[in-house]
Amino acid sequence: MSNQLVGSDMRNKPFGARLRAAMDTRGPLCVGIDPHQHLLDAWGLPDTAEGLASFTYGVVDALADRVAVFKPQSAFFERFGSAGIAVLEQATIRLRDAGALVIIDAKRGDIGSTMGGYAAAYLAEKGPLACDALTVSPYLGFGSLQPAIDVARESGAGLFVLALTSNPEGPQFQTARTADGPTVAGAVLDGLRGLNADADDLGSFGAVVGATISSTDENLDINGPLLAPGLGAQGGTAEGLTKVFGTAVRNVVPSSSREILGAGPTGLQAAADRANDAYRTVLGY
Ligand SMILES: O=C(O)c1cc(=O)[nH]c(=O)n1[C@@H]1O[C@H](COP(=O)(O)O)[C@@H](O)[C@H]1O
Repeated sequence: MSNQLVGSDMRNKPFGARLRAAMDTRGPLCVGIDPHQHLLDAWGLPDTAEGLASFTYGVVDALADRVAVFKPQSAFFERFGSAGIAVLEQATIRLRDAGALVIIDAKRGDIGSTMGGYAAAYLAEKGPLACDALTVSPYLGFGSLQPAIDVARESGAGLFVLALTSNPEGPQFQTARTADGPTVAGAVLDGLRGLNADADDLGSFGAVVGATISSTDENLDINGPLLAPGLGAQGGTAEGLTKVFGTAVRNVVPSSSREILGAGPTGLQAAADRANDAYRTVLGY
């Protein structure tokens, strides 16, 4: 498969444009890299930084040139301290060199001045963990994300802001009403719509909306990408995406981790191709 998706000619385009081009070429699937301990076991690997490296580079070698987007879960790399973070850094570089986009799933969120530190690590062009997009948490206030928004705009990176998450506890906060009237999730989606207002096709500021939520009254038309985790292991299905996302379904980035990784080192390519075909059909690629 070709490597031209986000080569040097595309690195200077904003994340939203690169994402659309990558999904058009390779299909919409995002493979989550979540090296759970039970998966290391199932792959016959030790629960050590070396096992983590073998697992992660196995995924990279098998899929980097055929899948558009990867989402390494920082927690499973942090579990091994600096040795684990080094694997995350290396994997991110290798995936991007192979033309894939990398969303680091670290769900960062803090007061504005601290947010600037995270932005320098993950979103600045020359940051040590420079990636294409970062998941962030808006629960210190949407405005607290401003330093990350500023750095992302400057470097051409993107953000995915938690809106309607896939876990059953999410609605307790996310569907609560703010003093101004909209729900917390609705206020996040409004903020994102504002950030993407000037983008041509797909803006760079996305929302996280779980594939498990079954349906929502919120307006998901944010002119930006909608990261949909919760597929496979958490019960979300390709067919269910139309019901959750309605007319915004073409902007969905369907993300699956355990469902693909559980296929084992020799089954990864077939599992990813199968999932990609199913999402292509449903999302209209
Ligand atoms: O931001 C995320 O990616 C995320 C948001 C959400 O609402 N639900 C959710 O499951 N995730 C992440 O997506 C991945 C789901 O993994 P699987 O259930 O194995 O596909 C994990 O890394 C979660 O942390």
